[in-house]
Amino acid sequence: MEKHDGVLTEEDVSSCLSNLGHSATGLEHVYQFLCAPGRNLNNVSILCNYVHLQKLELPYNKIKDLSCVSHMPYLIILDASHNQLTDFFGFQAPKNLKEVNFSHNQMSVMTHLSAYSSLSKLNLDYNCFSEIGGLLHCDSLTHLSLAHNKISCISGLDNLPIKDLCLRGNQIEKIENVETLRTLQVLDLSLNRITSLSGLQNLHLLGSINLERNLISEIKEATHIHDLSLLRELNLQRNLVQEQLDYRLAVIFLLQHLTGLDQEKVTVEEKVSAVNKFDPPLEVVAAREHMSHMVFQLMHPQVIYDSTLPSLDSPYPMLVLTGPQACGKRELAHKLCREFNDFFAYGTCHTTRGPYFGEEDGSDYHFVTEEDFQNMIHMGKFLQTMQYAGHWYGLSREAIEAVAREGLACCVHMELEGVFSLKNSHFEPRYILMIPTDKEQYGRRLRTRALYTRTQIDRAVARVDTYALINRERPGFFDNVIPCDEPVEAYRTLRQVVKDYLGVEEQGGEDQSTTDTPDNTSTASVTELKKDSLVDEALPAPSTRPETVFMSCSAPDMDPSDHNCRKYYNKVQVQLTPQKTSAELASIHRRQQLVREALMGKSPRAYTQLFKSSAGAFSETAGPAGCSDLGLDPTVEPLDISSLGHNLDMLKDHVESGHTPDAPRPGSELLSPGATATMARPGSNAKPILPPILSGRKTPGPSPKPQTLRQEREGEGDEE
Ligand SMILES: Nc1ncnc2c1ncn2[C@@H]1O[C@H](COP(=O)(O)OP(=O)(O)OP(=O)(O)O)[C@@H](O)[C@H]1O
Repeated sequence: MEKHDGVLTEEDVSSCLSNLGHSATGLEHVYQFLCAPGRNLNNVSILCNYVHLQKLELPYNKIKDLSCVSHMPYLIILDASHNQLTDFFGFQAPKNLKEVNFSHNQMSVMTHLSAYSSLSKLNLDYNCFSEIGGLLHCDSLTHLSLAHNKISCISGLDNLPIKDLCLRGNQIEKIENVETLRTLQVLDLSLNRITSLSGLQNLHLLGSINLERNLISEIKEATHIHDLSLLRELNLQRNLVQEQLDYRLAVIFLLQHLTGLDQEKVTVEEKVSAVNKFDPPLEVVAAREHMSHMVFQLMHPQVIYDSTLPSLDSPYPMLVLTGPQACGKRELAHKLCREFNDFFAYGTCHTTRGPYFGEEDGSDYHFVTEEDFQNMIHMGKFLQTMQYAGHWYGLSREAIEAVAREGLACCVHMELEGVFSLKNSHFEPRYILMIPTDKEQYGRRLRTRALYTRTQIDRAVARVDTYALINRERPGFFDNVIPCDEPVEAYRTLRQVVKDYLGVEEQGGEDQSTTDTPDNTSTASVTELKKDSLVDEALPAPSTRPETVFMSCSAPDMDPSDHNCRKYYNKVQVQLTPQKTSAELASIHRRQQLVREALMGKSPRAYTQLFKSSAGAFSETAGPAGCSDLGLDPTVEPLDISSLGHNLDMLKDHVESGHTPDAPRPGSELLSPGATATMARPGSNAKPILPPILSGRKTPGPSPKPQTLRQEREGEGDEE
């Protein structure tokens, strides 16, 4: 193309035209596009004759005057970037103009664009605008870019349908006047002087925010965009905030929907680490805590413990009463240990809190200083610790050993965190949740104790819901759930549950519970509890019958033919089936094999006996205490029937009935749905609540006497 001092000639034009098509009237054939970039053009007035153009591209020229556009009523796309234009839209408006690129020109004032109602994309980057204006009637404007101008204040954008706004490289200090940009999806405010993210909180469609190279210094600024649930990309590169400790994890934690931060993908691992760091789930806290106790323990000489039983299948028996503070579990634990002092003794935890009036060191707690407690942690003395209300609590190995030395099962009380922690240990305690079903009454009880601050009371009351939630969401997490609004009733239920599991029969008809109250029909009063909605919430849902709270004694009441009931039990079974280690599996297989051989008369007598005795465990009432009645040799490893599976169930029938495996099974009703339900009761995992206490009490005499305060509280409870 020849050059004529920057003047666009007809010859030039002919070489730049393209896209032959119909004119708007449809009567002629016309070229619709003209593209003449980088030709040093300064005079394009010849284009006044090209009235049919729909797309005009004249970038990288020296054009100062674009008035020719006034003659192009059909123009849709105009690119006049990288020119020398000073006039803002210095032509008459083509009615359908949609996209305009005037970037890299010398414009400084935005005038009214009321005639440009079709304008949807406007690029005004690299000009000299110091103010945004004139866009009021641009009702179709979805993309606006004003990067690298001299704008110091966001304004003039009210109610525009903008989806993509770029104000990069200006002098903006504050995000303001954008709250009406409800359709905004992409916002680029990089290279400004912004110090806060405030102002963005209502832009709920925002998916991407670029704030690179600003002056944001506080992580907490991210809270302003915390509620933008569609936000996926955030760029805070080269802001001071990046130097803050744990910056990236903190932002990821606050903005958990992000998929990209600072132009780097946010990984799943980062999200998990962020949550674990700033709001760790109870399991994570417990796992960490368990890990550190294990490490501290391993750093000290290891000994054989009294609580270490020889068999994997019969871990040292423990009973844990859990529930919110002052729900009565401590008193219940003491009472239980007194009544069943041939089976249980109270496991005394350590605490750094001072004793309440009437509490004595060594009975309710071992009261120690913070320093001593920390020393004990580092000496690996604790199996589990937790901080509650600013104080440390911990269950020491020695607390359990002291009880184990007596040949008894350890009974402790603790908060939920402790349960999570113990579930990591090799102990397999049975957990009984004592839950207040009437929160108001529970709150009142806490207040009347006059021991707790208002915040402590509120926290304790709020934790009732946490317990209820865990119980609802994790069937079988607690082995039993007992409402504890009425201490007398709660104890009666608790002792019944324990007796059922232990297989202890009433002696002479009267027992301690009956002396507490003449009414010994626990289920009757429990039925009343059904009225309380919290009970429904807290307790497993499968049966509408409230008696199912006592899973041990109520399971036969559930109708296993009921679909919901079966579904529930299946779910529970899946959750309860523990992951066996390879050593456990090998042991189970070995014993399965021996049982098979015993049946076929090939194996030693001990296993035949074992098999027979384990069959007794199918009976509803047979518990650990009932084992000897059933002829179980206490020196023999107990058999984990649950792990032997259905085949063993069948074999058991055959042995009991004296039939061969192929013969018809008249006693098949033994495996009736009711029996299955008993075995599969939530939390039981086909085991008694406590594994057998092998040697029994080693020293005569009851557990230590309860403390004055405890007696007082029990008295309180009894009165209630
Ligand atoms: N080792 C432990 N691990 C976890 N929680 C524990 C432990 N020892 C005690 N707790 C629990 O910490 C909470 C606070 O105990 P504290 O004895 O100070 O409270 P309390 O007001 O006397 O209430 P409670 O009558 O329930 O013991 C109680 O719920 C208690 O069961």
